[in-house]
Formats: sequence, structure tokens, C-alpha cells
Amino acid sequence: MVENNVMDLVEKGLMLPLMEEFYTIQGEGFHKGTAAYFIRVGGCDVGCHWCDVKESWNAETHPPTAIESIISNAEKYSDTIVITGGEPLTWDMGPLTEGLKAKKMKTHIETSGAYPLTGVWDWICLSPKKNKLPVGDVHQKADELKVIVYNKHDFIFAEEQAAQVGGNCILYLQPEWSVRDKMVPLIVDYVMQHPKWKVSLQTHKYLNIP
Ligand SMILES: C[S@@+](CC[C@H](N)C(=O)[O-])C[C@H]1O[C@@H](n2cnc3c(N)ncnc32)[C@H](O)[C@@H]1O
Ligand SMILES: Nc1nc2[nH]cc(C(=O)O)c2c(=O)[nH]1
Ligand code: SF4
Ligand SMILES: [Mg+2]
Repeated sequence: MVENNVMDLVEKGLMLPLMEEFYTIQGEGFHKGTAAYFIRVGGCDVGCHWCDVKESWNAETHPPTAIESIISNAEKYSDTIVITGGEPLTWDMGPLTEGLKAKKMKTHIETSGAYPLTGVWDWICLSPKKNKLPVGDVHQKADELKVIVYNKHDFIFAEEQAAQVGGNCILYLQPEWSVRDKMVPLIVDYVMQHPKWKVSLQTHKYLNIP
């Protein structure tokens, strides 16, 4: 009986499978260098082979957690909250983000866009994936587009994705971590030839912070 109730609350976005929550420095994209509180939800079925947080994929291994508890922890650390995962849009982000906004916090999302956009956001980072392309209106709503570059074809994919975002969306190319030595020179050259793009690095990994 309790199990059904929890599943119902997760379904409604009132509980979320919480993998981790941590106060750190945003390492990627437009807000890199900014102190922020990260909420990492479990669950993702997109299946990027190079995903650097594969332990997030199985939602059942992460405890369903009441959003009230998540919100009260967050407000102790920062007014800038980054919700990531796993794929946060697997779940209804409405209740959590409304609760954070009610406390005057800024809500940022890291998403593949593979599920419909829910929630109230101050900043949407869209990192599209070939396996499961973005759906709905997330391209138009994205504040930044961050394409991970694992091989040369990803430059073509990046342009296809860039063609779908709004005019003010900031464009980033980010080397896939395991092949960064090979891809960084190609990214540098590409950005110099196509200056609408910027380079994003996973600076937290160089800083050795979470
Ligand atoms: C772990 S994902 C979670 C959020 C969401 N599922 C997504 O993919 O945007 C957070 C960010 O890390 C990026 N990322 C994941 N694995 C990476 C890797 N091995 N190298 C570089 N970036 C990576 C993703 O593209 C995304 O921008
Ligand atoms: N410091 C830090 N910055 C990040 N930006 C995006 C991250 C993510 O995993 O979503 C991340 C992360 O895991 N750590
Ligand atoms: S969508 Fe994000 S969390 Fe899911 S596999 Fe890809 S990088 Fe990992
Ligand atoms: Mg990360």
C-alpha cells in the first residue's frame, strides 16, 4: 500500500528519486564558475555510451525523496539551484521548481530535452542527444545549447541542433571527457572558423571538485 502511495507521489513530482545533492561550482557552460547547489535526480533511459554518471540511470537505486526536504536542504546553501541527473525531465519538474521559486531561488536545468519540458526555469541548458532527440518546445525555450563532441560527426549534429534554437540561445561545444585530448584541437579550430560557437569545458573535473 505504501509502495503505491510513493509511486503516486513520484508520478506527481511530489517525490523524486534523489541520487545526490551537493553545493559546488558550476563547471560547464554559460554559468561556469558560479557557486550553485546541485540536485541530481536518478533515472535516465537515453543511454549515452560516454555518460559520466551512468550510476544515475536506474531510478530504482535512488531513494524517493519528498521535494520539501530537497528544497529545505537547498535553501541552506544557495539561491542558485541546478537540477540535473540522470534526465530530470523524466519526472514532473513542476512541484519542485514551483517550490524553489516560492523561496525566490533561481532554477537552472541541465537536460537532454528527451522528455517534454516541465517546470519553471530561469535557465535552460539543452544538451541534445542523438539517441533520443529533444521533443516539444525545448529548442525554442533553451538559453544555451551545449553539444558534446565525441567524434567529427558531432559537428554536423551540432549545426542541425543550432538551427532549431532561438536567436538568443548561446551555443557551446564541449569535448566528451574521455576523448578530450583528441577533440579539443578540433573544437578550437571549429570555433575559430565558426565564431557563433563557444568552447565549454568540464572545468570542475580540472578543479577536482564534484
Ligand atoms: C550527466 S548530464 C545530466 C543531464 C542531462 N541528462 C543531459 O544529458 O543534459 C549533465 C551534462 O553532462 C554532459 N556530459 C555527460 N557525460 C559527459 C562526458 N563524458 N563528457 C562531457 N560531457 C558529458 C551532458 O551532455 C550534460 O550536458
Ligand atoms: N561542478 C559540476 N558542474 C556541473 N555542470 C553540469 C553538471 C552535471 O552533471 O549536470 C555538473 C557537475 O556534475 N558538477
Ligand atoms: S542524457 Fe544525460 S544522464 Fe542520460 S545518458 Fe546522456 S548524458 Fe547521461
Ligand atoms: Mg556532471
